[in-house]
Amino acid sequence: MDNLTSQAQLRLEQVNLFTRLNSNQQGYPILQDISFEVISGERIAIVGPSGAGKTSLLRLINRLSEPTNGKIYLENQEYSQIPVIQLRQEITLVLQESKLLGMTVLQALTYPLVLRGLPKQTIQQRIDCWTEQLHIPNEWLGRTEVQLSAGQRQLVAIARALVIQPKVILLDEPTSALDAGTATHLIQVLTQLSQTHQTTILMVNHQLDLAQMFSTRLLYLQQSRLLANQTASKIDWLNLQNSLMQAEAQATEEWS
Ligand SMILES: Nc1ncnc2c1ncn2[C@@H]1O[C@H](COP(=O)(O)OP(=O)(O)OP(=O)(O)O)[C@@H](O)[C@H]1O
Repeated sequence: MDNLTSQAQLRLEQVNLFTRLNSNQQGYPILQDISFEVISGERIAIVGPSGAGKTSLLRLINRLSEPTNGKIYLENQEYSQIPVIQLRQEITLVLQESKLLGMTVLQALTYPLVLRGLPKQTIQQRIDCWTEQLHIPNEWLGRTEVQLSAGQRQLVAIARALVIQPKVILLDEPTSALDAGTATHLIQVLTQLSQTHQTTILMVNHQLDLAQMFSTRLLYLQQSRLLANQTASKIDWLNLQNSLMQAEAQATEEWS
């Protein structure tokens, strides 16, 4: 498979991730035998019970961690062949708890664009565009993270990813701190972005109604394995909801 080219923008081949007990001993599995492809412009919902490996999968795709074995490709180029800085120009991850690192909202939105050497006018246009689309009011721009609510911080973190205009956006539970109306609006903005700019979006979400509204495809993870990879229109969402509730109850029992 190594030498085969594919139409996929992202491709994971038999990826495994194990914890390390020490430098040469592997611990328990976090992800096992994960293989899938993503086509440019797809909107992928990643669901599964707590501890299934969803965040770990996003971290691997953003190269915040390396697979124990298996390979990941971006446009047919194996990750180890791509400089990390270049990879992160194209793939942006928004973690659940993003920090502004002491910056104001405006500084946090500006900083990644200055790093990319964009002209002032373009920076201003992008910030105006995405703050408007996400309904981020001007009065937030001078605030630091301690002056924002959890939901406001979450929106700002998403705006910071959107201004970069990456090819692929990875979102870890982006609606967890948002009210229902704001969450729905965010899903609409992301959907439109993927439709107009072919931006690929992978989103971990525990709220199946939002996953259904958003996704063109669903990945279902459970106990470190990819149990389903299905086109959204073919999913029985009610059945999925039941399976997820059972798996969550089982996971809770195993931990208690
Ligand atoms: N750095 C790490 N070292 C050891 N174990 C880890 C590490 N990161 C994650 N894990 C373990 O890997 C498993 C998967 O964690 P992960 O955060 O990816 O799950 P998740 O599906 O995102 O869960 P949730 O829905 O609760 O956020 C868990 O058992 C977790 O404890």
